[in-house]
Amino acid sequence: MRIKICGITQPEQGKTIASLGATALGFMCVPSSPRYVNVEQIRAVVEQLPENVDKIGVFANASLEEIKQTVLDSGLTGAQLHGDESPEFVLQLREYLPDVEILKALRIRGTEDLEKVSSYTNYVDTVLLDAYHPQQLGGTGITLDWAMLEQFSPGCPWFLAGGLTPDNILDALNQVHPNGIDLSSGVERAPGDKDLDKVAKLFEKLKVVSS
Ligand SMILES: O=C(O)c1ccccc1NCC(=O)[C@H](O)[C@H](O)COP(=O)(O)O
Repeated sequence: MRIKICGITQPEQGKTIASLGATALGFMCVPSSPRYVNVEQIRAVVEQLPENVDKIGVFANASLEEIKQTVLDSGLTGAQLHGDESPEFVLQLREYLPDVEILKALRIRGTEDLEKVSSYTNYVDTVLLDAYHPQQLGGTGITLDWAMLEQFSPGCPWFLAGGLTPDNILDALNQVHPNGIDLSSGVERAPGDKDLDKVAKLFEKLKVVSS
């Protein structure tokens, strides 16, 4: 299972989290995020990471040009679209960045939002389901209704996000069967400052899943 820790801002924390077992790290390229990092800050972390760790930039309603430039200048291997990007936009981004993983995040309020997923599955590499909040795009700490996702199987790889913590991760994975998980505020001391003890606890808990 892929394990993505999002909202990395500090090179040493990124390096440690990768060494603890994260398969992907996420970088907030959304200027309004309290976890925002610019190209130089992302590059400083990326340079410390092993090649086999995915480096995902998180964007929301950014232009094709901005995403392309940020990805190429920072050494990112993936772009996560966390705004209102359409399937057509995803297709255009694919032409701009053919070798980069494209993830589409969808914020889920109820079953009607799950129906939107199928319009993206032919265009993206991965879908990410996150919680809905009226004012915040992500990093909310709100959990999804896992019961609603028990049978969810979109036809492409998918990540579960939204309010996951070391304390609830096993309950979530008992109910839901994603290809990956994504955590941010559940392993933080403050926005952008990861709590390495919580990250270590997460990987300790996950040992029972992978064994
Ligand atoms: O985390 C943010 O600050 C953020 C801001 C704007 C758009 C997306 C954002 N985060 C996206 C993520 O992938 C988070 O990891 C995801 O929302 C889960 O967050 P959390 O509920 O805190 O685990």
